[in-house]
Amino acid sequence: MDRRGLFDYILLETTGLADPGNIAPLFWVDEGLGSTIYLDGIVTLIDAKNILRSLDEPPAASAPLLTALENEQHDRQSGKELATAHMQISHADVIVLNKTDLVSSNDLSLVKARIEAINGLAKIHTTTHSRVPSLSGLILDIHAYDAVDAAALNLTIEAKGHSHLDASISTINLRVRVLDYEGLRRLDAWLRSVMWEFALPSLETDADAAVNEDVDDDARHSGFEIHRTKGRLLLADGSVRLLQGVREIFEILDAVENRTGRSDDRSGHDKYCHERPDSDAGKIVLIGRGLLREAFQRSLDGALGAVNDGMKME
Ligand SMILES: Nc1nc2c(ncn2[C@@H]2O[C@H](COP(=O)(O)OP(=O)(O)OP(=O)(O)O)[C@@H](O)[C@H]2O)c(=O)[nH]1
Repeated sequence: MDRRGLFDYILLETTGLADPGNIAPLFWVDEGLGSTIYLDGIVTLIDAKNILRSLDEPPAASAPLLTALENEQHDRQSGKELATAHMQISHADVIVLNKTDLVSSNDLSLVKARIEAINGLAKIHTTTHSRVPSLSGLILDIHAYDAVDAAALNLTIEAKGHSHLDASISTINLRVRVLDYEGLRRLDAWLRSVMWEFALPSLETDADAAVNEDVDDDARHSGFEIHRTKGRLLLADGSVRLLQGVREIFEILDAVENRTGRSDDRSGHDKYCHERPDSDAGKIVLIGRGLLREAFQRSLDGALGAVNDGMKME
C-alpha cells in the first residue's frame, strides 16, 4: 500500500481448502483506520460437475488441513457436518458456476437449487471455461460489503424456496419491525448475543422483554453458527440502516438509497435516506449452520419487544 495508486484491484486467490470466513474479516477494515483497502466481496468458483460430491463428502476428507479455528468450529457442530465447499458457498457474494457444458440441464438445475438452498443471497453466473461477459460488476466492483440490495433480500427464500435441500446449512430471512432508537439498541444487543455468544436470547431469560407464554424450549436454540449477515433496517424517522456481517464481525451503517431501495456507495455513510421503501418492514438475512427460522424470528421479535412498536424517536 506504500505504492498508492498503482493497483486498481487486489484479487486474492485462496487455496481450494480455504475458509473465506477466516480471511474476510482481515480485509474488512474499519474506515476510521484510514485504510485504502476495502473488502469488495467474495467470489466462489464452482465446478458444476463435482460440486455435489464435494458437498456430501465428510469434512475430514474434503479439508485435511483444517486450522485450529476450523477444528473448533467443527467440534461445535451437531448433526451433519460441513464440508469446505459449504463454507466457500455460504460466504460467497458471487458464484461462478463453471463447467456447465459437462452436466445436463437437469443436473445443472439440481446443482443450482442446492447452491441456492445454502446461500440464497449470492448472485450465480453460469459459465463454461469461467468466461463471464464482463469483470466489472460481476467479479470486480461488486460492493457486496457496502451495498444491500433490497430486492435481493426480499427475493431470498420466498422465491427460491429450497431451504430444506441441504441439511447442514441454509439461508433464513427474518422480518424486522420499524425501529426506534431503543429498538436499534436492542437489535444490536440481539446480534451481539447471536454472533458473539452463539446464543439465541429467549423471552424467558431476557428480563427486558415482555413475557410470552408461547415460548418453548426451541426458542432458545444453540449449536448454530452464522457465516454471513445482511440486512436493511427501517427506522421510524424514515431513514434506512444497512446491516453487514461476516462471521462474528458486523456493522450497522447509515444508508443512502434511491427509490428502488438500491444502496449507493461507501461515500454516503453519513447521510440519511428519507425515502420509505416499498416494503413495510426491515429484513435480516442470515446464512449459516443450524438456523431455525421460526426460533430466530421469535427470539428477535421478543428481543425487540413492545418498545419497538412505540415509534418514539429521540
Ligand atoms: N469442458 C470444460 N472444461 C473446462 C471448463 N473450465 C475448465 N475446464 C478444463 O478443466 C481442466 C482443469 O481445470 P480446472 O478445473 O479449472 O482446474 P483448476 O481449478 O484451475 O485447478 P487448480 O487451480 O489446480 O485447483 C482444464 O483442462 C480446463 O481447460 C469448462 O467450463 N468446461
